[in-house]
Amino acid sequence: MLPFVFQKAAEVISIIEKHQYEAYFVGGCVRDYIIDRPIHDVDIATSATPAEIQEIFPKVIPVGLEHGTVIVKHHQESFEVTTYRTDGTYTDHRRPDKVHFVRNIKEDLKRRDFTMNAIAMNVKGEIVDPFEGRKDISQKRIQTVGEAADRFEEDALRIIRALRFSSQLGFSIEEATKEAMGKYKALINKLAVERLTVELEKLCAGIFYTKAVDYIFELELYHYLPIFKDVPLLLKQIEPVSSLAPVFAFVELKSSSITAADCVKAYKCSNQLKQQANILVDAYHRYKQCGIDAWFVYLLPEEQWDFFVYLVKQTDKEIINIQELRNIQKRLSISSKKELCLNGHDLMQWFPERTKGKWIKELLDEIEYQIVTSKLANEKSKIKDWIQWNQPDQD
Ligand SMILES: Nc1ccn([C@@H]2O[C@H](COP(=O)(O)OP(=O)(O)OP(=O)(O)O)[C@@H](O)[C@H]2O)c(=O)n1
Ligand SMILES: [Mg+2]
Repeated sequence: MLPFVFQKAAEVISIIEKHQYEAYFVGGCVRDYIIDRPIHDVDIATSATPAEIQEIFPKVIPVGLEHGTVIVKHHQESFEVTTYRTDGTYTDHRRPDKVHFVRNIKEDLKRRDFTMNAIAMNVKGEIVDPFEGRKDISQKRIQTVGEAADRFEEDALRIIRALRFSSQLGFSIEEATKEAMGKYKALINKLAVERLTVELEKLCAGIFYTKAVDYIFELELYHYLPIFKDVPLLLKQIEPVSSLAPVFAFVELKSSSITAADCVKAYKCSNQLKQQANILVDAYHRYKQCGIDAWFVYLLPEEQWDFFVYLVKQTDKEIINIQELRNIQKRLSISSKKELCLNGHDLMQWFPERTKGKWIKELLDEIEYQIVTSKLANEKSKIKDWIQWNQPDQD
């Protein structure tokens, strides 16, 4: 019996098969199933064309028709279904100029990057493995399908993917594959950086990260990693972590001239990641100045605690006890601005002679600080008294 994650997708495959087409689980889900790692998304490959899939299922979203990929909606869940294809030439080293749909699973497996990723499995759990991916998995080896040079010339992202699989799985890179990675490394410069970023994040999160870093240095691949090409040794100091925000915060703290914002820009990350990295850098400086107090815990979002602890450990080898943060958090009188018992309107009423201005925000901020640091109670009468003695400046 296949694990639960495959079961819903198996229904999709069975429906496709009922219409006389083939369909298989492919890619990372089969690899991870064989390795016995957690499976996060299940991809399906089929002999049916996107148009034929659209005839079979009532809800199909054409996300990448030119590459033969559609999303099939089945029982409120989404499944990526890709038509068997061979890739044409990759003149821009980014994506194939043209793909050709084929009707044979082996042809489709042949265009894939590594043998461990070129295994297909049907709903009965039967495996199609023409390139001996299972053997490579059992020998913990990353090896391209066919000629390594061809695979990397087609898509240089695979050079970085080899590293990230080595980091995630602890596998070694087979000699000819490694040699070709070195030979074609300059093609990494032609990649869309967003694709690099996705792989970098997975690389930094791998529990065998140091193994990947050894390859990065052996092949001098850091020259092709934005930011790290200027501070390669920092790569050796990073420990695995599941987000780039603490990595970029670490780069800012360790390098004299590169900021987390520079990293975010170079890797075209989201504004959200930028904000998270900046929060971590600010928290680090606040911690260094004042230690961990109520105001510190109040300002650092709980989702960032682990990353903050990580950052301090990475930067100064200091260990912070999360329990300490938790104890302080429990005693906080408010957990956010929203819990303040007054707002700008109240202040306007208390100072009818004043016009609206930035004094309102400044006063609210000060009141918030006083309350969080237990110098003032979160009660209107007490706050009013306090203001009598701390008259705000007029704008
Ligand atoms: N540059 C690439 C990217 C992907 N693939 C193929 O497409 C599959 C799915 O790609 P992706 O989801 O990016 O990677 P996974 O191997 O599934 O890894 P993960 O579990 O991290 O998603 C891969 O297994 C591989 O067969 C490829 O040949 N070349
Ligand atoms: Mg995948």
